[in-house]
Order: sequence, then C-alpha cells, then structure tokens
Amino acid sequence: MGGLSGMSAKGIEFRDVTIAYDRHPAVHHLSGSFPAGSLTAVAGPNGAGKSTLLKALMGELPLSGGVIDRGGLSARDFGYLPQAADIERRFPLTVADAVMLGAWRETGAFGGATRAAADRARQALSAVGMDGFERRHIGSLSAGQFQRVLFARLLMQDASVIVLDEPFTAIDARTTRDLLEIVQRWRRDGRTVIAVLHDFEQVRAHFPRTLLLAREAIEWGDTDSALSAANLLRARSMAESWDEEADPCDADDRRRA
Ligand SMILES: Nc1ncnc2c1ncn2[C@@H]1O[C@H](COP(=O)(O)OP(=O)(O)OP(=O)(O)O)[C@@H](O)[C@H]1O
Repeated sequence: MGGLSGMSAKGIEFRDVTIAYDRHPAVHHLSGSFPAGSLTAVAGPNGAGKSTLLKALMGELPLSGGVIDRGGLSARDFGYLPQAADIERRFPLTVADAVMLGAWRETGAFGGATRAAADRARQALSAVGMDGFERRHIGSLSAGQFQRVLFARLLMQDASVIVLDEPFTAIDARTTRDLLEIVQRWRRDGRTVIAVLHDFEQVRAHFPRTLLLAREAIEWGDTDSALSAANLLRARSMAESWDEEADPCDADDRRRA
C-alpha cells in the first residue's frame, strides 16, 4: 500500500537534548541519531525517560536544552502510537472509523472519506488480520485486536517515521508476531521505525539499532553492542541509584543564567 511521499534521506538527529518536568530532567544531554530507514529500539529501566523522549520527538513536550533536527520532516510525516494506557477506548467509534482517522491527510479535518481511502482502510484491516470487524465498536475489542486496529491506522497514515511506545506490552504472542511482521514491512518500505520495547530478546531478534537509555544514553548504536551485559548492568545500577525525581541540572542552570 502507498509509496513513501516526502521522505527525508537525512534522518533525525538529537543534539544535547534535555527534557525536564519542573526543571527535573527526565532525559539528560542526549545526542545521537535515528538514520532514515533505520529500525531502532529504545530500551531502558522504568522511569528512564523513554516515553518522554518519544513525546518530545512528536513535539508534545518542549525541550529544556538542545535541538531535535527532524531533517525537514513535519508533523504529518510522523505516525505515533502512544502507550495503550494513554489511548481513550470508550470513544464511540467503529473499527472502520478508527482506521479512517489515519487518512486525515487525504480527507482533511472535515472532508468526507473518498472511495479510495475507504478501500485502503479495508486493505489495512485485512493486512492486520481484522477483516470483517469494520462495524464493531472499538470498546468491544480485545487488547490484541485493538492493537491490530491501531496498526491498521498507522498503515493508513502512510507516515515516513513511525513511533511506537511499548506496542507489544500486554499483547498476546500471536498478535505480537503478526505486528512485528508489519514492522518489518515498514522497514522494507524504507520507513524509519522507533519503538520503546522491554523485551531484550525481541529487540535482538528484530531491531538492528538500539538506544539504551537511563536518563542519559548508555549507548546508541548497533543492538549487539548497545545491549551488552556490561551496558545492561550499568543501566540497572543507574536506575537503582536514582531518586524518582532527578536533581535539577546545575550545568543547565548555569548556562541559562
Ligand atoms: N507529566 C509528568 N510530570 C512530572 N514528571 C513526569 C511526567 N511524566 C513523566 N515524569 C517523570 O519522568 C521520568 C521519566 O518518565 P518516562 O515515562 O519518560 O519513563 P519511561 O522510561 O517511559 O518509563 P516506563 O518504562 O516505566 O514507561 C520519571 O521519573 C517520571 O516519573
């Protein structure tokens, strides 16, 4: 389905990025890049700043320092799947409506759905194994079925960068396998995929690049190297020693002064 339009060959670069809540940095002095067309896992302990990083990448959080260079991409080039807990499912939408929301680039905020968009929505639902569910209310789906629908919406959106926050947490093994196949398909299309994941075996098997984060980058590069035993130990010991709220960043304060 769909070719890549407006894809940037430059990738996305973080330069000395700090993201703070009330001056307490959740992501600290982070530098590195997501090359165009790469498949990267973001891993790290609880509270490491993974979701914060994705929200800042999506422009939902301001930076306290540094720059995110999106290589000329705009918001419409990004497809974002937040953590399941952040998604409202009681909204009275059918499966077909939910997938068609991914076509807003074609239909516009108030425009009608074109026949072509409706056909693509059917193809997207079929690709995620959800044929025949069009009229079901999204609130009536299992967690795995709903995640399939959200992946269909991303397929529909045809974004060149796809950002997934813990897409397989609390999802059954069969659905996870099918959705990982969709991720590989995005990779073959040349899309850039960035996913927060907790399962290191899954990361090693499917994601060539990894950012191992513990507020700071422990390593950002090839997965085998980033997930070395020494790095994982370091991430764990950093997590065990940090307070829930990091100290305000003095260096940043001095720079601002
Ligand atoms: N809205 C907020 N206001 C204040 N602090 C926040 C907010 N959101 C997150 N934090 C804090 O920022 C830090 C990083 O949180 P974040 O959710 O980014 O971590 P994470 O790596 O995604 O964790 P997990 O694996 O548990 O989902 C944590 O200490 C968290 O308590």
